[in-house]
Amino acid sequence: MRGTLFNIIQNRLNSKVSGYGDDLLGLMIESAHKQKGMGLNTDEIIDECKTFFFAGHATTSHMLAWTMFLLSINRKWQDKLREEVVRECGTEIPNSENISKLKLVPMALSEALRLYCPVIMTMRQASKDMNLGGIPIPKGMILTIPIPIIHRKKEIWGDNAEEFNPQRFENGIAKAAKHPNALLAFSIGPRACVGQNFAMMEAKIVIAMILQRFSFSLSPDYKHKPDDMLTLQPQYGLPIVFKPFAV
Ligand code: HEM
Repeated sequence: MRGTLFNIIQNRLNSKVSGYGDDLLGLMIESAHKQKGMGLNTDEIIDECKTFFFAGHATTSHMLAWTMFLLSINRKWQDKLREEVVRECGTEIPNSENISKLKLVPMALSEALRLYCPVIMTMRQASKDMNLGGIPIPKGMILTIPIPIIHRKKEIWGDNAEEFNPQRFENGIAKAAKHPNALLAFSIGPRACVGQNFAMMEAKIVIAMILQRFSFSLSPDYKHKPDDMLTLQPQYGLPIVFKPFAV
């Protein structure tokens, strides 16, 4: 991977076209070039590319997989979402204007992130001695935040915490639970996921385009075994039966 990224960077540096490209890599190379030795060096740029690749790829694809799983077993919601997509986007490839009109699709994605969060834990280290809800935390202690447990707590989400109910997000994420920061899929604070808006946009487009074209259900071969392999994924895959959908 390092070799591939190195070659891409060299090609950008040697390119005769003005600028280094209008993507994140181009911006990093340009910034390094402008700062003349004070910015990121090539190895650091390669590391940033790897971080973005690993942080952004499996997470989003597993969010999509779990959303497909949940919509396959909740046909009423699948139909509702399709109705919304066809109403707002027709049968065309969604664009930036009509995709922003979708309300139920992002609600369903948030609910999928709640029930099957691809990242199952995040960690924080105490920078000083502190007290957390009556528990003394010494400086340097590492706290592990168990996201799936928080995401299914009845005290926070109500008695139907185990159910797939996108409706709980109808007034926004902050009002979906008894605590405004209860959805921790992208974490919160200064180190929260930088790719979250991109991931949600990508997922909205993919789900909308699938709903426009197919109705789908879970294959009888499916075995439910969510497994944490860096990200939460269906251990035996997700066989789905697709049927072409004509509007
Ligand atoms: C459903 C999709 C995604 C989920 C659930 C997710 C979740 C997370 C979480 C929980 C963190 C840790 C934040 C913390 O510890 O406070 C994180 C960090 C990060 N994410 Fe995402 N992410 C997703 C998609 C993406 C995408 C698409 C990108 C990039 C295009 C991305 C780039 C990053 C980066 C660069 C970090 C910071 C890593 C670091 O600070 O070392 N993520 N993400």
